[in-house]
Amino acid sequence: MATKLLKKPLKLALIQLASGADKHANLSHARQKVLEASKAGANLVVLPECFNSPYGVKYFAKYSETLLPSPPTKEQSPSYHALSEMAKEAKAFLVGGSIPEYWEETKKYYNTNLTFGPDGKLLATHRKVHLFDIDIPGKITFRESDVLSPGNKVTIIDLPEYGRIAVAICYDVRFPELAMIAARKGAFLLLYPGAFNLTTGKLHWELQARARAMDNQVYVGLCSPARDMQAEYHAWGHSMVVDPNAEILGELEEKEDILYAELNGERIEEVRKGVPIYTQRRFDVYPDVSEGKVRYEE
Ligand SMILES: O=C(O)CCC(=O)C(=O)O
Repeated sequence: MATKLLKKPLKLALIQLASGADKHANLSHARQKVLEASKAGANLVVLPECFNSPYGVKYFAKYSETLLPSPPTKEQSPSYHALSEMAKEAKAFLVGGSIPEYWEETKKYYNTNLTFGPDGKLLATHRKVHLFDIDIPGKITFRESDVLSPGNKVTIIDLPEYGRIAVAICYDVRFPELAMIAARKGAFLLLYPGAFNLTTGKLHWELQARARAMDNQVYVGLCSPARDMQAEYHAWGHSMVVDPNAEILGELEEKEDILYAELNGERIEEVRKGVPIYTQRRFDVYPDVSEGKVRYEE
């Protein structure tokens, strides 16, 4: 490989946050944990999906904030400002999980990630592209699309001095095209703030993480909320980091905790050298999904 995808070692922290119904309390708790991670040397910190509210279709409107036009005021989006300040205070890149967003003009809601740089500046916004609509009789029915609208782009973010990452949200992990596009565009790490449940979590959480890593020979991080059996939605937990060879570098249990992992570019090169699928693809037989009609901008 001509240039290293990850230019210097990076310490990643996934915060498996315990949140409740009080948004203000959730934000200050998130701040504490982000600062704890940065004190431990993390350069890139990740929060889970819907990190400052309970997760559930009935909560989206109540907890939603207005992000556009950007930057929003503090009244429009306390979370935007809290995340920006956290990133600055921690001097770290911060993938701010997700929050429910409301577009006043169109009256639509989204499940939205905001990612900030160590200077507190917004680097990217990802609106969940694939809405979590499932129906497994006797187990779980969930219909985000009853309230939410889908985002419509792939989100690739350049982290100055390190390289590029991709961010998507939870159910997005089930669509390998997003991951493959990001990896083929040079991402070294795919991050998914996500809140799988006790039915699909057991079967598919680790499998999805390892599959996306294996297919693309990149690092993958899944960051879940902590499990709260008093809440209506029981998150799977088990935040994990997988290396480019699909080996699990670390995994949490269900409770609140922080997972740290050291990522380096040499590991990606070593894995790609050993099993060189990267140069063995047959675009004369099938198309390259990262070419042609791919949306990166909204
Ligand atoms: O894909 C799954 O099984 C769970 C997805 C999910 O919980 C979500 O998108 O929030």
